[in-house]
Amino acid sequence: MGFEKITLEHKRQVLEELADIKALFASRNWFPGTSGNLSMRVGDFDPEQFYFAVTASGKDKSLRTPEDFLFVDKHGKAIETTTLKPSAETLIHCEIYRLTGCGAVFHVHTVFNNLISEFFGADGHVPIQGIELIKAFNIWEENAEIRVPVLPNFADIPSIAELVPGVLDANVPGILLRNHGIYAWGKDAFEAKRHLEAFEFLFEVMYRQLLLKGATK
Ligand SMILES: CSCCC(=O)C(=O)COP(=O)(O)O
Ligand SMILES: [Zn+2]
Repeated sequence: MGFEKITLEHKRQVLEELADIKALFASRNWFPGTSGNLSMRVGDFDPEQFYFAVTASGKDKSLRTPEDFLFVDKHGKAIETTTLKPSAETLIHCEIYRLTGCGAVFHVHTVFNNLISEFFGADGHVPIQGIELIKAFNIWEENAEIRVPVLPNFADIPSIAELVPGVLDANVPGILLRNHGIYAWGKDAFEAKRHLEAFEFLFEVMYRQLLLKGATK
């Protein structure tokens, strides 16, 4: 489906939903120093042709303005005339959409995701086992273990994007960038938000467990 065939009503709904999520995450201090970026797909998914709304680069994400988002194509290029620049990390969103067909991708920098990504960074993944909230990823097996991939934080975003296919796990809807932040996704914004919140909870639990393990009884 071409971009022009997607109804204005649908595009407006997507922008409104993204703006509400952006405000909520900002209230949690999940966008310190203009960091982070959010996107939501519009229209049907076809790996050959898809479109999404993404946050404009470098904006204060705690504000709500008419210049917060723009629409881009599967290459991350703006599809309407605009002075806005898509997020510097749009190519990572493109890869996640292309590989998963998901409906929304959220990226935030938090203290816990940074600390955990560095602690396990050399291993290439964060192992998480036996914590109830793993069920938020629709994994119901007892004592389940997931491994959240950690990619190096290259300054060159295309170099990070090209590593995504090699680490993406269909059962784990998230990828960490070392000392940077997390990308989490889902079939729609509701699911992407649930996944992101679960990852952040799990990272905080792991961080605190690591401290407790170092404590003496
Ligand atoms: C000031 S944070 C550095 C860039 C970054 O990691 C980020 O998430 C925000 O970049 P954007 O271009 O999306 O504003
Ligand atoms: Zn970032």
